[in-house]
Amino acid sequence: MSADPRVSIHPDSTVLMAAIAARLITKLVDIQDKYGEATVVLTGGSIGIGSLKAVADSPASPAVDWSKVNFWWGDERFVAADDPERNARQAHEALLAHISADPARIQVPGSTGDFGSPEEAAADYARRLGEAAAAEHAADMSDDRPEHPAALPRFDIVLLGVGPDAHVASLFPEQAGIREKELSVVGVRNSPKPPPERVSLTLPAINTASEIWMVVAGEDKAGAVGLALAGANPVQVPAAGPRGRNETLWLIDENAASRVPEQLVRKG
Ligand SMILES: O=C1O[C@H](COP(=O)(O)O)[C@@H](O)[C@H](O)[C@H]1O
Repeated sequence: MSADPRVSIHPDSTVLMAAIAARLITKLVDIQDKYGEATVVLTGGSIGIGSLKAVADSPASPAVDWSKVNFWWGDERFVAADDPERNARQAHEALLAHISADPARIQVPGSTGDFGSPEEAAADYARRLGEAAAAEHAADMSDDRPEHPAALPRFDIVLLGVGPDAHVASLFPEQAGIREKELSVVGVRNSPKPPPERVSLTLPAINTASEIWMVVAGEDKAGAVGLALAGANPVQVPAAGPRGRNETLWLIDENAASRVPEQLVRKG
């Protein structure tokens, strides 16, 4: 099943990030109660990183067994591993440095120190995803979760920020990445937002997730959010493309919601 989007609007970005953190903690506890471990795909960007900080600051954070959470990234900037632009470095500073995560469960796309091109880093990331998928199959988790594609592990939750140009992960309007149908990971060049070289999950890979949470705040994102929720073509509006198998949830603030189609706004 591919879910129609639901929209949840919060008064401002601070409340939004606290609400995302509370929702994420609750969801991870729930998944761990059922299956022992949980897998989350992180995003960069203002709200993505701010929400991770809100998780770290939450008194409920220790309710999650962080040593049994698998972390992947929806995209990464292809720069040096210690570059402040790295999504993983920002996530580390915001959350991972403050919890007892298992380093073996933290899977970051490669950097310029490890690989000569974003394509090589993408191939390596795809290989690791494939290995994690194979290990899941071999372990025969025998739970009630639906089958997932052989090349990818189960993604319980994928978090995605949205740029003012409606990009998600590092899939930009009209570029090759958003058109990719076969690969699970692509190397990105000529990103209109610096840095120009990146590594990104593709839309087909993102859409294997059980739940996708679009996390967005700010007036500058209102046009992108409105077009995405009005059902634009993902090639022009990548944010229109993500669909979780069980849930597609837009967690946004009032500024980002000003152009959301009327029928999608729940009246209080
Ligand atoms: O470059 C990126 O930008 C987007 C959105 O970032 P924001 O600061 O405008 O919220 C982010 O989702 C993506 O992961 C990141 O690499």
